[in-house]
Amino acid sequence: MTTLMLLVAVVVCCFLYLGLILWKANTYWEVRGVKHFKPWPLVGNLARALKFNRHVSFFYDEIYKAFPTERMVGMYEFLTPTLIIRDPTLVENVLVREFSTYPDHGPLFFEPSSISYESIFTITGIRWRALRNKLLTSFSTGKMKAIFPDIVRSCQSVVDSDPKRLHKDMLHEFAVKSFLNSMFGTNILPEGEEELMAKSKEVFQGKPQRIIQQIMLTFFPKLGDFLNMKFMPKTLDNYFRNLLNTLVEQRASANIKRDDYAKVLCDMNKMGKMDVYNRENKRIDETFDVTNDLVLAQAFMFFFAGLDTTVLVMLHTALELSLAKSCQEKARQEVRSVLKKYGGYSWEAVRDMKYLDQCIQETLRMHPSLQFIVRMSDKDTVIDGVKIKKNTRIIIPLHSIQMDPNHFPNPHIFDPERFSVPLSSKFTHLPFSEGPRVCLGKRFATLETATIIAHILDNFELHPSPELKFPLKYEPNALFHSPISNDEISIILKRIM
Ligand code: HEM
Repeated sequence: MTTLMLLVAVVVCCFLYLGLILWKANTYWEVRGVKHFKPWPLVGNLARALKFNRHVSFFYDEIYKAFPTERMVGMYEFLTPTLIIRDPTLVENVLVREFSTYPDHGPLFFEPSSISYESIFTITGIRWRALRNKLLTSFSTGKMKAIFPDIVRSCQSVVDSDPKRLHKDMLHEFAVKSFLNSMFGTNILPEGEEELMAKSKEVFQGKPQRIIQQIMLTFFPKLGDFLNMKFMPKTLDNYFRNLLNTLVEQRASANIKRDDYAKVLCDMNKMGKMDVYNRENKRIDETFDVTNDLVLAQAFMFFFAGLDTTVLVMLHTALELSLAKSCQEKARQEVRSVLKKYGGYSWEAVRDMKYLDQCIQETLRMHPSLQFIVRMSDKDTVIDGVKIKKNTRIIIPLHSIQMDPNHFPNPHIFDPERFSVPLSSKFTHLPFSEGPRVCLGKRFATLETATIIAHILDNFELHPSPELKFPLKYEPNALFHSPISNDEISIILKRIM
């Protein structure tokens, strides 16, 4: 009898303890007086997201719009309390002014054995800083100028292939080739090309099963690891390990003098160590080993972070210009007059295409490749007078902010003139984020996008395909803002004689 009573008491205590944890988790925002929707037990505010028929950014946007007078709002992602920042001044604080309080993204969906695990995106602290400083040298003006002729060659081959339609797959192929040419100084062997195109598409494919894995690895990392969940299938991981290893090894042994990203990676590999230099004290704080895995992680991260994101901006810029005929014509006239002025393509000429850049910025406003970014508080802190605990997840909903009529009137209208004058706050337009973790490939991505769009405008008229149906459908389970299929966005190209 006493054993039974003891057992009952233990079970009751367990339930009470569990109830207390759930109650504490689900009252995080209430006790802090932060507006939020009432959460469901266990799933928080993400119950509908589990149907996997809408991108998670849709739910952030719903909450963003539901509290139009708030500077920030709370939500619950399962048991995790998350803060959605609405106000540009608070965005600036999180990304820039108080960066040391929010330096990282928090747990990410890369399991420890993933090729991405040690990438710049994932690693933290002073190792991140040292690595970032090193990788940043790949995007200096000198290096951009040096790789520019390769970008132009890739663009010209698109024009020469006389395409009749522009769609995602075609731009994907261009971007993979251009990326390998300019960043690694290499062409893909013809026999490997088909496989590379297929595998690189697979990396970005959205499937509910992948989202489940990513949810587990983000919100329940220990359980995800225990269940052997992976960011991407092992075969895909191995394929990129082998490919990038071969590229780096070939480059190291070929003795090619080319100042590009591959050189930065080879130099890192050769040194075997990296110093963390403290500028204030003018001394080396720490030295860490540069392993082959660390180098491959950086090679893959550029591919992963830079490929689909850039393709999507090219695609959406072409789409918007096909719909806005007067903008298209104005951009074409500018491209032609700049090319005449500089006698053809050069880094300086593309930088001088100011209206084209406005068109790209406007596209990035309406269709940012990443719809939101995540930060994590590194310590207990205060945001806008509210006490936030260490490890609170913070969402900056880029798309919601950029489509907010308070910042951009008539936000659904494509109007490149918005960018002809400085914005009232640069923290209302954040397609590449801002602050110390701002996108590393921003200069490369805008240069490559402007160069391909300039080539297309100079040679083709862009017309929306008659099959286009609005609203366009987007992949609910992909990381980036990607159309649901290759045919969803298709633009007809008519060669200008
Ligand atoms: C138009 C294309 C692109 C867009 C819209 C874009 C957007 C972004 C954004 C929003 C972030 C910040 C993410 C965060 O803080 O959570 C980011 C980070 C990053 N991007 Fe890009 N990106 C683009 C192209 C590229 C390219 C071409 C590369 C490489 C060649 C690249 C490499 C990176 C890396 C390495 C980071 C992480 C930086 C760090 O954590 O220190 N991106 N990007």
